Amino acid sequence: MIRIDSVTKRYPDGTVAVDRLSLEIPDRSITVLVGPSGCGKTTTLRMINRMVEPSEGTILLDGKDIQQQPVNTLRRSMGYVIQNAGLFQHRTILDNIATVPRLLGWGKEKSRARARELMERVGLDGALAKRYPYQLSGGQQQRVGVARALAADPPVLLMDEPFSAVDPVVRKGLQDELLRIQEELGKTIVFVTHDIDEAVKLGTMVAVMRTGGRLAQFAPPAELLTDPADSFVEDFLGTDRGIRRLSFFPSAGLELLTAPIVASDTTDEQIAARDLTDAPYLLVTDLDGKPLGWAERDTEIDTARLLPYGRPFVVATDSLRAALDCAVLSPTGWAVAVDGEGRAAGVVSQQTIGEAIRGAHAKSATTQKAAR
Ligand SMILES: Nc1ncnc2c1ncn2[C@@H]1O[C@H](COP(=O)(O)OP(=O)(O)OP(=O)(O)O)[C@@H](O)[C@H]1O
Repeated sequence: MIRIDSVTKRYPDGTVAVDRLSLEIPDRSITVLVGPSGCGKTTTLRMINRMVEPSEGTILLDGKDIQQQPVNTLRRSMGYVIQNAGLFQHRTILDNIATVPRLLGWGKEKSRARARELMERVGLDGALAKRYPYQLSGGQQQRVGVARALAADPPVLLMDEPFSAVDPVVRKGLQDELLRIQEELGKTIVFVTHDIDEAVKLGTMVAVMRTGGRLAQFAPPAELLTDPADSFVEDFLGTDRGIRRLSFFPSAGLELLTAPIVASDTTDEQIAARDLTDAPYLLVTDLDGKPLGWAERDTEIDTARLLPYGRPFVVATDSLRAALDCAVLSPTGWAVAVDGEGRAAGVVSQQTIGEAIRGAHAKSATTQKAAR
């Protein structure tokens, strides 16, 4: 939908902020521009809505050169969200969100109704509608910024470090919310960040830029983590990229053992009848199947003296990274898998997870080879 074709931006003082950048930004997905400070991310984003004009090259929106379109029409098709939200301080939350619909002549009531609908969509309590921005937390203000950008339902959303100014917990909430909204609305989002973890979490495609405004690599996050184009990208991804890559492999294929799961009312005879050769520990659950803790095999089960089972992983939704983390943190070295209701679904050892990781790597290498 958006095609950046050999674009260069030279500022009047001679700074080359972006150097012959070419990118095809796919429709209805999140493309993240990431890179160190000053590598030209913001300049690139602002060239898409013509807040900055390129010195050379062209940008096409739906196949049409944006230079040939009136700036106002272009910007109406693009919501824009910035760090610290940039809200109008003298307007209420509702009127902030209703700004663009009002400009488009929707009428007061219709615009406000739309604003109320959007508050709900971005997870803001309707009771905040009459407040002013200074009466909201940073995270809430950012949500207002997203709601305002979405108000006129533009197909494109440009987001410039929108979540950088909030603490990590709020930030995670905003990221999750963005992914949820994106699943519902399917916008074409271009998202700027300097945080590689945010890029990997949010991006369908990630463009890593290097100082001097050049593209270092453009790839889906899993491919970036597996196959960094050069040492710059590798360094930028950080030391634990192998572990982070495991987030892209589901835990669902893990071979889980169920024999070591015993409810607190299971009799010794019932336990003796099970095949527990591979399991040095038993996972004791309550009568509803929820884990209570570990007991050593061949000892009497005393629910008051169990080893803690740690944090379990949800087998339907969690990744191999989550499963590995559970096993590493578990005092027994075994991870507990639970279903959506928190009932024990099985247990798995570090060794089995290790084998699954090797299998997943081998499979992904074959798939990538075939795709080339
Ligand atoms: N108006 C301007 N005039 C001259 N140079 C500029 C101007 N705006 C940006 N630059 C320079 O262009 C380069 C790229 O800036 P840009 O803001 O696009 O980078 P960025 O990757 O978004 O950085 P950050 O992560 O720090 O926000 C920098 O060297 C910056 O100093």
